[in-house]
Amino acid sequence: MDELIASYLVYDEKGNLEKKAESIALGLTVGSWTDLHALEQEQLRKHKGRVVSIKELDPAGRAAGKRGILKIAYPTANFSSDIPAILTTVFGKLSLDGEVKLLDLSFPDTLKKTFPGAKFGIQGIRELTGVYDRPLLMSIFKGVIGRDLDYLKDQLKEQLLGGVNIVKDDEILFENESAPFEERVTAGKEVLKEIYEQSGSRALYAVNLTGRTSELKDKARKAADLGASALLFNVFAYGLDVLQELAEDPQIQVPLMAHPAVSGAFTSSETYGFSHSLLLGKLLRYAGADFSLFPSPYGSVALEKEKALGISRACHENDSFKTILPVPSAGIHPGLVPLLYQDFGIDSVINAGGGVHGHPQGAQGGGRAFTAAIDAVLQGIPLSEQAQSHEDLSQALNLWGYAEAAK
Ligand SMILES: CSCCC(=O)C(=O)COP(=O)(O)O
Ligand SMILES: [Mg+2]
Repeated sequence: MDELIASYLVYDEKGNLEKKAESIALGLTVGSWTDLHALEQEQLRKHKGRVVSIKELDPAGRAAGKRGILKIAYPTANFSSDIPAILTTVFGKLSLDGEVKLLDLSFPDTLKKTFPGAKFGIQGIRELTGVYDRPLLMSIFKGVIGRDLDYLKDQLKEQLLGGVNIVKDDEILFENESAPFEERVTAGKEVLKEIYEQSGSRALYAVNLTGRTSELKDKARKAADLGASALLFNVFAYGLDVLQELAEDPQIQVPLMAHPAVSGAFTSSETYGFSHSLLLGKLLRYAGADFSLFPSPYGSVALEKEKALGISRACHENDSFKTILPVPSAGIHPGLVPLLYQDFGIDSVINAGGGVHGHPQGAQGGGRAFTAAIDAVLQGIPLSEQAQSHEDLSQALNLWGYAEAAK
């Protein structure tokens, strides 16, 4: 019988982890507050959860109670093969029942096979952009709410001329009259073509797929027909199953970029919710994202380094699905490139909004400063040395400072 194994960090104030584990295994499967007839109990036995292991941790300074990691196996026969059923089984009412954090899920192959995984993944994105052997550079439209298409086109052009490989809408740019979704797709495609003809660089523009859930597939299909090169998606405002629906659709042959908006409400607590690596790494990758954005350990919305690295490892896990691009973001500027490269490696995306647009030479200068910083780290040259022959980088470092990677 196949089982899905869930790992939880729990705190039991009565100090009885064995009882806690057994009550989860029973309560999320066949358990009831009342005693069942013996015959029914027999029938339900094959559906009962199983305690796999209990590891006691140090109680983290609490006077009473015990903390531990519990692994519980759930028969896959209990649920249908979809994320809503899986999450409701392993973390449904349990998520409301005291201090419990879902750390990880280990899927049997039979269940894993039911997910789509990414259509493009790292290799596919490298083929689309023609960028190999270096981290990709992404920038974000900024200050475009209420602006018309001409303004957006100019801003897109400026960013691309600076040498960025991918431009994304800001996640807060929704459907609007001055720059409607479909027109952004068409205008973006024209600009990308123009830049390609000028420079030979093949860039992507991730347009923000927004609106009611029932409209999304049609909008995404239309965008693909119109030549969209990528879609940004606020997956946690909708749900992972919506991402999966988009990823599975054969008419949506476009990379999907998962934005972490809203996910902090599910991940930020040390004792409740989901682990970062599970939600922003493993589940996004299984459900079909090609990129996972998350706060880097360094910028304006910093995430603890071990958590950011956990997401990145989950994006890069080598299994039956394609690996996807980790995108450590928020408050990124050229002076952080050595640290980002050291932590996230070559198969990652360096992503900046303010760090591109706020450059004294505008978005072009910002893009060039990032490109020079990436070149430097790839060649093992300190930024301070690279800045001597790259004025844009020098200006960026003067403005925002820099950090060299540890030797
Ligand atoms: C919290 S990760 C998402 C990054 C993002 O969407 C963003 O707008 C970052 O902009 P910044 O100016 O901080 O680079
Ligand atoms: Mg943003």
